[in-house]
This record gives sequence, C-alpha cells and structure tokens, in this order.
Amino acid sequence: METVNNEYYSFQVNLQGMISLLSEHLYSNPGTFIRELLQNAVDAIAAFRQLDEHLIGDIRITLPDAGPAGNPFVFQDNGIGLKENEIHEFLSVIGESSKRKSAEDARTFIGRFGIGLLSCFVVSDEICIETRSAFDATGFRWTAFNDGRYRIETLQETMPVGTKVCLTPKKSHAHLFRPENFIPQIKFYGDALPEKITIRTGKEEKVLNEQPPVWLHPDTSKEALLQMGKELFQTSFIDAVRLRTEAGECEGVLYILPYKTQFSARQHHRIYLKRMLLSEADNGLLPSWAFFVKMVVNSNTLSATASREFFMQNDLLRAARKEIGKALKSYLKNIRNIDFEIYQKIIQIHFLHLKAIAAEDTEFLSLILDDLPFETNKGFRTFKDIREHFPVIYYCADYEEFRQVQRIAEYQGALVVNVAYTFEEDLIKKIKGMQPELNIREMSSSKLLETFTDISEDEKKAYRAVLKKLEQYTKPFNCVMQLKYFAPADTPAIFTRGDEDFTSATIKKIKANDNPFAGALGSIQQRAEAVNTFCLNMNNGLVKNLLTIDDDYMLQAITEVLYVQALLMGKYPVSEKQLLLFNNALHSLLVMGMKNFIQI
Ligand SMILES: Nc1ncnc2c1ncn2[C@@H]1O[C@H](COP(=O)(O)OP(=O)(O)OP(=O)(O)O)[C@@H](O)[C@H]1O
Repeated sequence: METVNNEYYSFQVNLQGMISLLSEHLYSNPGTFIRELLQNAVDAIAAFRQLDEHLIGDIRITLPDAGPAGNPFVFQDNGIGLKENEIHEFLSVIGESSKRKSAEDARTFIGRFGIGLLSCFVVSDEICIETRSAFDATGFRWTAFNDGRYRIETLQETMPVGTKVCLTPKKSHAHLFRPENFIPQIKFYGDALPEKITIRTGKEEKVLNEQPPVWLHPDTSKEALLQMGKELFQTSFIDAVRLRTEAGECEGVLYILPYKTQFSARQHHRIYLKRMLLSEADNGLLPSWAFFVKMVVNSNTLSATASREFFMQNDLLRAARKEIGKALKSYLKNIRNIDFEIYQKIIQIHFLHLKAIAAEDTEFLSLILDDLPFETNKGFRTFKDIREHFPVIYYCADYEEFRQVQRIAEYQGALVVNVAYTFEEDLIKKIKGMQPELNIREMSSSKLLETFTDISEDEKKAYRAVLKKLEQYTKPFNCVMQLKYFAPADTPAIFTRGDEDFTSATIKKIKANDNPFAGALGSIQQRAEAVNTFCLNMNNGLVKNLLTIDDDYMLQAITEVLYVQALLMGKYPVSEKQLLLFNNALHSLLVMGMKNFIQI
C-alpha cells in the first residue's frame, strides 16, 4: 500500500482535550492536583536521597491570599530539581517521565506515567515552575500555558536545590485553595509521609505531619492501634491485628468490625502506596471472604494505575492478597487460645463469614466447629449444643424448604438446621464427612410428607360423616381437613399454610419422584393453591375419641380448640378472631365439663 503524497504525518495532541479528558474521566476529583504535586515532591526528595541518604525531606506550601496583591500559591520541595535539558525532556513532554529509567525506579518512585502534572491545568491556566538541579548552580523558570506553549528562563537570583510550583487558581476552582478545603486534602493524602509538610496561610506556618503514623511503628500497643482505628473510622473495633507481607511489602493493621456486614458490603479502608494515600477502596488486597475487616495498609512495591486511585491487578497483588488471607486465618485460629472473649465476639457477630472460610479450610473448621452457631427450628444453637442434644441432625439446603419443614419438624420434636447459604450446605456436608459417627440427614418437605400415612379405605368410609362435619367447622378458616397417621403420637393435630406445604409444587415434586404417596395427595392437589391444611393425627388417642363423639356442640368446640392449639404449636400468628374462637370453645368445654358431659 502507498502513502498519499508519499509522506508521513505526526499525530497532534490537543492539550485542552487532554486536560478535559484527565479532569472529567481519569481523575475522579478536582483536588487531584494536590495529590500529584505532593507525589512529585516526594519523588524528587526520594531521587535526591539516592545521592544523599541523610537528606531530610522538606515540603513547604503557601496558600494564596484572598486579595489580588497577596501571595501566589507555591508548592516547594527540596528534592533533586531539574537541569535545563531535563525540563525540555520531562516537564515539557506529556507522557515522558524521569522515573522509569531502571527497574529500581519502580521501587523508589510513585510516579511513572508522565501525565500527573497536567492535573494542575484543571485548576490553573498557567503552570510556573522554578527549579534548580542538585547537579547545577543555576536555576530555571519554566512557564507552561494550557494551549501547549511553554517558555524557559534562566533565573538571575540564586535558589536552593529543589523545585517550586506556582499556580494561579482559576476563579472556578479558587475554593480548592482555601485553607478549609486544601488542608484536609493534603492531610488526607500525606498524613503518613515521612517528609515534613509545612503549610503557610497568611502569616501563619504549621507543620501538618509532626507525628509519624503510629500504625507503622512496630512497638505501638494494641490499645493505641485501636484508638487510632477509632479516630480514623469512627468505629470501636473488636480487635486490631498487625499485618506484614513479603509480596508487595505491605505493612499495616487489620481491624475486626464490631457489627455484622453483608457479603456484598464494600468497606472503606486506608490504602497507601509508598506512604501516600492511594485509595479508600480495598483494591483487591483483601480476600473475597474478609468482609468483616477494615484495613490501614501501606505497600512499598505494588504498582498504581495511571489514575493513581487503584493498584494494578497483577501477580504481585494476588500474592499479597494470599498472604493477607493467610495472616487473617492464622489470627482467627489463634485468637481462641489468646483471648477467648474476643474470639466469642467474633464468632457471634461474624459467624457467616467464618463459615464461608471454614467450608474451604478443614483445619479451621475443626477448630471452630463446636462454637459456630446454626439457625435451627429451635432458634440459634451452637454445633456443640446440637450434636449433644439431638440424635439426628436434619438440615434443609433451601430456605423455602426450611420454612415449610421447620413447623412440621417442630410438631415432631425434631431439629432441623437451615443451611440455605451455598457454603453452609458445603459446610454441613463437610462435617458429615469429618464426623461420620453423627447422624446428619438432609430433610425436605417431601421427605417429611412421606412419613405421614393416609387412612385406609375402610377408615375413610367409617369416618366420612364425621369428617364432613369437621370440614364444616374449619371451612371458615379456609382449611382442608385431613386424617393421617404421623409421629409423634402425642401431637393431636398440625396446621400447614396453603403456600407452605401441600402446594401443587410440593405434590408435583413428590409425583416426579415416583412417590407412592403421591396418589393419596391427588385429591388435595385440586384444592391446593390457596387453602390451608388442618391434619388430625390418627395415632393420637384424643383424636380417635373425638371422631366417635355424637354431640355436635362438643365436636365443634374440641375441633376449634385443637385448631388454634395447632396454630400455636406451629408458631403461626394467631389472629384476634382465632383467639376469640379458642376462648369461646374452651369456655364451652369447661361448661360441658362441669356438667360432666365429657366422657373421654
Ligand atoms: N517537583 C519536581 N521535582 C523534580 N522533577 C519534577 C517535579 N515535578 C515534576 N517533575 C518532572 O516532571 C516529570 C513529569 O511529571 P509528571 O507529574 O507529569 O509525571 P510523573 O510524576 O513522572 O508520572 P505520573 O504521571 O505517573 O505522576 C517527572 O517525571 C519529573 O521528571
């Protein structure tokens, strides 16, 4: 293929377009220039420190005065500065950076893309930089305009080694330079920096980071770390765990939250890169199961993306995450022996997250299993309590199933565990494998129904008349009457809600399983959609006697009492109307009893 006119052309960069791209898309907040200036100053000091290891970093910021004749905005460092050729090479070429000459540079410097300085154009139409290199006696002034022009002058006056950035705030962004906005931002990004940051407003001068961050000091007590966590996140954490990784050279503190969190909840953290704040998002440093943790952490060797708001998702980050996960697990494994009170608090609040971990870690599971609480039809119980008190441990892996089954199980005195979360089902199966001596069985409504036996054809004939009467009594409650044999015999009746039990779905399921019981359920299926079921237990002596009673008045009263009693036993809400019915029926029975009418 031939080029038109046999010529090559160069791409042109529209600087205004670049600025708007950076300000509106890449950098999420207009205060980004503060972070970029700070980071350039820190990098310049780090570069100088390679020549003079005793250099004490000094960053001085002057905020502009309100009046037109007041101080301009100046951001000054005592870093390595720039020679004239470096000004042309690095400052004046977008995308060029002096910080990626060697592999070692990535360890030393935060910047690498050569675009950070452009963020100053978001807040100022002009950038003026005075700089003197550590290798030069002369200083230079570089003035750049947002239309792409720049100018270099030799400074007549002497200046110390370092760099001074002067900006003239745009009217629209002048508020960002006011002390009340600027100081919190610079503190936010620079509170952990080792370089001294001094800020001057009017005639006042103040050092912003006098104290080094306590969380980076290895001798800081747990109390002091907790206190710091409280100030930082306004939360009284359960515990503070020191953290150190080889990959990414991370160092910091993991805080255990004192409240329950959702699995999808995103926590705010404080993530630093080379001691400058990078982000409050977790950035993939925490394992996916660690939702109950907040962290303050600094990494010396992970890499930031160009937006400087995230870490690059690479192998090093993954290795660091693995180490953090390991450290957290090892803490959880040990805390039981170190501080049982803290351990119990963690279990009580974060058991769901711990179960998720235990489902994948057998050693961890065996350590905490007995203390883990499970939701059962008899309330929350620890596994120890469950295995000690119930010879058979039933479980339901589906919440709807659990809701259906728990009531019937309740009548039968059985214990059913709700393992609706996927990892809980995995967990219970794992426990089954680990402790085969335990009788752990899956339960479902269809399985429970299978334990109910229909009455015989002869019995149906014999009880047809009385059943008709009973149906009339329960009709106002939208109830289907049934006579079945089921355990335990001392439960006279059970109630199940139409949408919970004998639904067409359940019946379909039983049919699909080729269950011989399905035929017996056929008649119910037609009425199944909305109606409730009131099922009398033919194993129960009282029920058997009830069916032989001739007195309609008494038959109705006993039926109504049994009905409300079944509601109560199944933990269904009892309406005022039903309670009134119960009282009236009981009253009738008492009256009849007193007249010595009851002979059962
Ligand atoms: N305060 C400073 N002292 C010395 N050199 C500086 C200073 N600020 C900027 N520079 C020079 O200007 C270059 C461009 O700076 P810029 O902030 O645009 O990008 P960077 O810091 O290299 O990379 P990044 O875009 O990742 O921040 C730097 O590589 C550095 O050589």
